[in-house]
Amino acid sequence: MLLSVKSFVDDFWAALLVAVTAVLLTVYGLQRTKANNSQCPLPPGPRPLPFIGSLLELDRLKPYKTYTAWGKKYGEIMSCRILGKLYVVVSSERIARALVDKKSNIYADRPFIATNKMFGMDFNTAHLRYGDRWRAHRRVFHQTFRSEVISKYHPIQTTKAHALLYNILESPQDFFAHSHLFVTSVIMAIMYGYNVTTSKDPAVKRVERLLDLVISVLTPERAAILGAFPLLKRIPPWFPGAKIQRTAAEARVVSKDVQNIPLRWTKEQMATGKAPPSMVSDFLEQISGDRDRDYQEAILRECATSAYIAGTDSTESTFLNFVMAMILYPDVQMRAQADIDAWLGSTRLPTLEDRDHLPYIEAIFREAKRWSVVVPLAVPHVATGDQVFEGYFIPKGAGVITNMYAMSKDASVYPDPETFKPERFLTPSGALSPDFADIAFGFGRRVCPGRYLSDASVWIAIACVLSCFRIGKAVDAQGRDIEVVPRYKPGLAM
Ligand code: HEM
Repeated sequence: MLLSVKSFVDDFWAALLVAVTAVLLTVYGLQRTKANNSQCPLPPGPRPLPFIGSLLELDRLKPYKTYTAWGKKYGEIMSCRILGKLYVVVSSERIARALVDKKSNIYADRPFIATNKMFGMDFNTAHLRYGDRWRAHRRVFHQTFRSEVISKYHPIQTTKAHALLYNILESPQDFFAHSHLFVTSVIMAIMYGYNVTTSKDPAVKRVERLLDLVISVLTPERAAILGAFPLLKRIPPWFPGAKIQRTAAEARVVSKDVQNIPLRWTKEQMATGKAPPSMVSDFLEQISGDRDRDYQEAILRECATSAYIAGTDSTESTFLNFVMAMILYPDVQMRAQADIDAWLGSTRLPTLEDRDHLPYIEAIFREAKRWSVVVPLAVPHVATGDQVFEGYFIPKGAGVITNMYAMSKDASVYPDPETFKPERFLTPSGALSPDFADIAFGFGRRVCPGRYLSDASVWIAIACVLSCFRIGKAVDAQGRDIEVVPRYKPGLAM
């Protein structure tokens, strides 16, 4: 669907839009001049309209489709302008590695998102600008989730995967709720030592209220409009039509709650000597005598909440993509179950120690991440210096979008890309192909810090479910299969 201005700008917004367009056209003109100062051209791309650039050509719900089509037309590195901002879109892993990995010092910034503060979301690691606060966040994540220490959490993940099995057995019709409970209970246990046993848990409900508020009002185009027209953020909440302001006010309150309430709970448990080990309790112990205590505590609070926001839906979607593949490809499922039975016998459930012995399960997992990539455009990086790459100029300040959807559907790398084929990750002898580099978690210094954690969560859930259940289509009252229609559901753009 093409973006229609009417669809996202109500009359009130439109009036203000017109009033400030003239000013912005001037700003746009200046930005263009700056970008074209080099001898080399910008990467090719669509011809922009004044100020709005190529906004009207972007598919509103699936922008990655537009970027992928542009990538085919203009090349694996292309550029476009949206609302006065220049974006370089990279559609191949080769170029993403050459730019964002190899020149990671230049591509570690994020765009300024004007609406984050307004909605109380300015704590989120994924959107912090490159600087000291972001570095402090990454230090916390590195200490907690780096590959050498991650096995510390395997017992929690395994226990929660067993709870998932029990819940599916009890009420298979509530499968989605059980999957959601699995991922939220893993994160809350690891972050705070907090045991979530029901999807109605008040701490979980509060974070979800925040995400609902942000997603319901803050569509990507509204965020872009508010970013381009900062005056709109100053409209008072009582002004007719200013619903977004009222929602933002509620979001700011809920945001404070979700950062403070679980942390306070962990502190109370620590005071009684009953706190289970967790990221928050480990760090609170370390910073107890520290002069910077308030700052350190704020960092910890922000990291724990960011981990929930970045790590629950993404992990759940990866698991659900696996489930979808098993429904659509029953032969793959049968082979996987035969492998598990051959390795484990029927005497016990899988554990994460079995992972290296089950290459076909690993190949299914890799293929699930490729087949339906859950963060199709990752999170945009921003260049903090000029670079000339293969004859193209990438100016300081340009947004760099790694189009992981295009990379995962590249037929020259993954022949027949729409088909779910775990074999593409196996050698002819059935071993795992050694040259695998996961693109699902992004690139460079902003690569996902939760990748080892979520990998272990999804793997143990996959292995446990395959060892106990046959995954198939639901049946209607007459016992006939209900057809499965894969559907895309947009979420929070990180
Ligand atoms: C399958 C599950 C997951 C996927 C596919 C995923 C994917 C991603 C991607 C693509 C990025 C952006 C990387 C880039 O900028 O190039 C990212 C960032 C991030 N992820 Fe994940 N992620 C997952 C799970 C998690 C988990 C469990 C956590 C919890 C610790 C987490 C925390 C974060 C954070 C904090 C960032 C922002 C990093 C930064 O900007 O420095 N993610 N993730």
